[in-house]
Amino acid sequence: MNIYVFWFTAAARKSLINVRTLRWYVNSDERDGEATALPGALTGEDEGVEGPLNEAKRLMPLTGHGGSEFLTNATAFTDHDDPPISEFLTVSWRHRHSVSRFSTHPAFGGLPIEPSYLEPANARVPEGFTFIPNFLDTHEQATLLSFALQKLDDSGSRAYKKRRKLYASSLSLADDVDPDNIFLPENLYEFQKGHYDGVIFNYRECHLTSWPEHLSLGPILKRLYSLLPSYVKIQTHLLHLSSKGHIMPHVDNLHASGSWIVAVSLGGPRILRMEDKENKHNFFELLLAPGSAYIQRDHIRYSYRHSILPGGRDFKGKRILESPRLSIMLRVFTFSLHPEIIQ
Ligand SMILES: O=C(O)CCC(=O)C(=O)O
Ligand SMILES: [Fe+2]
Repeated sequence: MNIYVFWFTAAARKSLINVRTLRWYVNSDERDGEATALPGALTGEDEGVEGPLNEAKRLMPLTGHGGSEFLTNATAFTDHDDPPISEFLTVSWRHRHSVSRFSTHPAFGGLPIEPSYLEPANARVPEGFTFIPNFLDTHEQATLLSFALQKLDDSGSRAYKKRRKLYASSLSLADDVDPDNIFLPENLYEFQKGHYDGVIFNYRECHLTSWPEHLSLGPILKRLYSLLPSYVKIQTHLLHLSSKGHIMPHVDNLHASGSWIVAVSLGGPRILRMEDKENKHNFFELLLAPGSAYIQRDHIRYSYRHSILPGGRDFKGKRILESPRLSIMLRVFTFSLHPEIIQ
């Protein structure tokens, strides 16, 4: 029997701090289970809070289809953040038990996006989209970008490896190497003109099975992967867009990954455009500054097309130059999830 439990959303309620509505995704080969609040949690609807509990309380039954993933909600409250609310909730499946361990980054509470990053500034950003502008500081960005480029270089062709080696040996100590620009000249990278499905242009990419073990990288990766719930299996994808690179509007392949997509942006800034599939007037654009992270999950992952616009255009009157960008994409594996069941 497998149990996967992941994700919660935090929602502010009137009179309490740190009120969290938890949303569970459970994948089990059995049919029925239940969500339980542990002692210490407060439970109840918006107004009628009942806790704190002295003993465990069954919050709600969970019923689903054996062997498939489904979605349900359970709500619990605490008036403090330590330990986090996720410690107070469990989902049990028949006699088996699983305690949630979630990331508790404050941005998951649905913090509004700073208007300076958003166009139109008053755009309605649907629940399920999270933006964290300064997720990594410049030092962390430089570290992560160097290791990511190294991984891409390692997965590339021998001819280009040779070119880069020649270039490195031709650099003399007197040459000005710009420490802020970790990318090499673009003719040293083997960019693909177009993706096989016509979505991504002027790019190189690789799928990672592991990162190098390095003292400086460990803590950064820990934070990065904490953007996703700890119970899910994650795919890591590195995507390097050349300064001419861009991505056309699309929804990520439904068969290849599940209901979460996390992206961390490194290198040059670009504009992300999100557009409702059903209503193209429903859209927003976001300045993806280096070091920022964005998350698409649930409904928005399936019902909005996303694109990365080419450089060389303005955002709020400021020019976004054509410059190379590298994104680290983290996606959860799919559990043959059908989008219709996600509300
Ligand atoms: O680089 C990004 O932020 C998005 C990449 C993307 O949409 C994809 O790889 O499917
Ligand atoms: Fe995508």
